Amino acid sequence: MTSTQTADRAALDSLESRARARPGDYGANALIACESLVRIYQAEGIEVQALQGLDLLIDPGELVAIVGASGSGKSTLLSVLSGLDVPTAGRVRVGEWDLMAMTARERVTYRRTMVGFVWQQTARNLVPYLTAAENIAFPQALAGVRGAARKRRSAELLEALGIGYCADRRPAQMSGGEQQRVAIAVALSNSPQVVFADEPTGELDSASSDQVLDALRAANRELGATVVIVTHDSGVSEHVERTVAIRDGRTSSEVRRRTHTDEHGAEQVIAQEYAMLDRAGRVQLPRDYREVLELSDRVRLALEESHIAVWPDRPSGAGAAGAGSGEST
Ligand SMILES: Nc1ncnc2c1ncn2[C@@H]1O[C@H](COP(=O)(O)OP(=O)(O)OP(=O)(O)O)[C@@H](O)[C@H]1O
Repeated sequence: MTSTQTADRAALDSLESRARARPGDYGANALIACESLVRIYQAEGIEVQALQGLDLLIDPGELVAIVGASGSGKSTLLSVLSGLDVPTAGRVRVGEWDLMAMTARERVTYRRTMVGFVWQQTARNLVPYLTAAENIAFPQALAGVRGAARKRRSAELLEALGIGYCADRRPAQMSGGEQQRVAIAVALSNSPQVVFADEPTGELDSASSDQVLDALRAANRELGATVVIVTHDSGVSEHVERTVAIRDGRTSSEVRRRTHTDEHGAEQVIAQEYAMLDRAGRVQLPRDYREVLELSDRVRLALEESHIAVWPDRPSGAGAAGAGSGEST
């Protein structure tokens, strides 16, 4: 082992022991709880840390977008949450399922009953020679649902997602947006608690994207599924209440949107950006804030009555530091 590898191993061990030493109450009420998640890939002797201690909590009933640049770790996180991949270290739980400790058989049951998937490539979601209704009935048949109940569920889902008219069409007879909406119905067919959608609008024009995002919202609000959309398209944020940004394999910030109705009845969407505070108390300051105030290396902190002030580390008088700048006496 080289010294770098030894140091990495030590860092990994410390992350893992930290995750394991913590009391089991982290995110106890969350449906999805990721804690200090690490995923290291080894490819031809080169080590890539795709997830670097990622913490994430998602509550039951949420509709969340996870956004990040290419290579930030989104697909890796999705592979872990969907039970396709096992992280190198950390903890990950979805409902009652401990994804670090599942057997191969449990993994199959988890994927069949607990979660549903919508992939970017429309062709990956649907069987080409089956109609939309048959595609939705197929996973139900695998789960042992009887014929009449299957038909009823398929028709209900198609109606709920606004594509009842596609019931007897095969994928090649539908637009990309219609195929993705059928894919959402397929994902929902066995009433999973969570639907994961990986770049579901990646191959679509903006009108079709809006319809697919509306269908995911219907899956969430009307059909009660918790929905997690993974995307590099920041436009998706406008369709969800919570957007979590991933950077360098960690959650870095999040935006929450809510609709405020003023005294005249006019509705206004208010978006508030938050930095993530991890379990060790670390906060990542947004890059634009750092650049405006030229923050680097070191900052001074001051505990105020209702907030913490962060000051550039410049000599007194040279920066914004004033009363309460955190200088010790
Ligand atoms: N199987 C693998 N073997 C080696 N490295 C991998 C593997 N899968 C992903 N990586 C690396 O891990 C990092 C995170 O990749 P990941 O695919 O999770 O990012 P992403 O945010 O989903 O990117 P994109 O939006 O381009 O799909 C990248 O540096 C990637 O090259």
